[in-house]
Amino acid sequence: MNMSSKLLKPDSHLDLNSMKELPDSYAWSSSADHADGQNSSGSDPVPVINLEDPNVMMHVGHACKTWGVFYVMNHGVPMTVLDEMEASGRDVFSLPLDQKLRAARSADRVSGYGVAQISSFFPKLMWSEGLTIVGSPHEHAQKLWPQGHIHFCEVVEEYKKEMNKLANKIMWLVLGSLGITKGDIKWAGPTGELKEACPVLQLNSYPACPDPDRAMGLAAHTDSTLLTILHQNNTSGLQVRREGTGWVTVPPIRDALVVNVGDLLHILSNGLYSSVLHRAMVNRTQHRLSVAYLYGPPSNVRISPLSKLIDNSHPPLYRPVTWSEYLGTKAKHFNNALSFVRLCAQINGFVDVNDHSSVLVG
Ligand SMILES: O=C(O)CCC(=O)C(=O)O
Ligand SMILES: [Fe+2]
Repeated sequence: MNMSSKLLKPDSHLDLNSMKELPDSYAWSSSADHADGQNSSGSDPVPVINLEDPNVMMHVGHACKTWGVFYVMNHGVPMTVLDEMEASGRDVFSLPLDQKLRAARSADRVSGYGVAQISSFFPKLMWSEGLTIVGSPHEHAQKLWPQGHIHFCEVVEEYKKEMNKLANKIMWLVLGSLGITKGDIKWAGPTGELKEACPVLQLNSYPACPDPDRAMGLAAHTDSTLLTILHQNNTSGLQVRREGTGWVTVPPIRDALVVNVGDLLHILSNGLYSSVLHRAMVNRTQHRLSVAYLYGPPSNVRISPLSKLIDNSHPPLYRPVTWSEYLGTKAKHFNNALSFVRLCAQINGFVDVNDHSSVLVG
């Protein structure tokens, strides 16, 4: 996720559901890169991790190190909670455009309805719309449904509660795989629960597109989180960038959720676990929906490489940053943000091989 406060372009609120042709402002060049990943049958699949496996910690560590993304099965989130969230997302995006625009994100805010927040970094528009919910969904729901919105709010609150439990569980598996124990984490409570920042839910909608080969649902980016947990409907679209392979499709698996390593975990692990570059493609016939739970640390916590991972031969590669400081850097420098919090890697010779600052995107 990226937070930018630039003003939306004038034609950025077209009703994508009614378009019969791709407007020029949405036509990305159909480069080889664009087509790459549409058929990734030759590549290794993204790891699927059973959270009830006795060796789960080792598998999580391996997936973070080699992919930066993995599926989780037996995650404990009831299917009904996922299905209800998906149905509520569908309810939001199927409202008439003028009704959705009542909840439009204003120029200086992250929360609300609108185009992808990374749009300002690209000359072309993305074939998607989103609703970002920071904290309570109440304010947006009231604008979207002035007659009543209790059900939507209940569904969102329940979803956030379940996601928070799961994010805690996965975060401890990640930390455990790095040799980190409860006492090493400043923002862990007495029973080991991680205090979280204001939770952020990102609902994404990708309408069927008349010219999917030239369109882009969501351009390549890394998330500015510790972890992101993603639920997708039964339509493919998510792709991750893998060194040496290119774009690999991450198709939906009915009982699984997708977990991404974000930039703050990249920093916390001193680059051992790399944040994964990902994007969303669109298709001609199906409406795709995804719900991302963006998990980060409490706002007063400064994230820096864990001291247990630092010694004379492994100096810290990043300086401490809070989540909001990092979001500010991301809003200015987008996919180069990690290199702006990096400590003189080139001078002391310790280069983080997982840093994406040299990757060209879009
Ligand atoms: O829709 C997807 O699969 C990806 C969404 C995403 O990357 C995000 O919301 O940050
Ligand atoms: Fe993302």
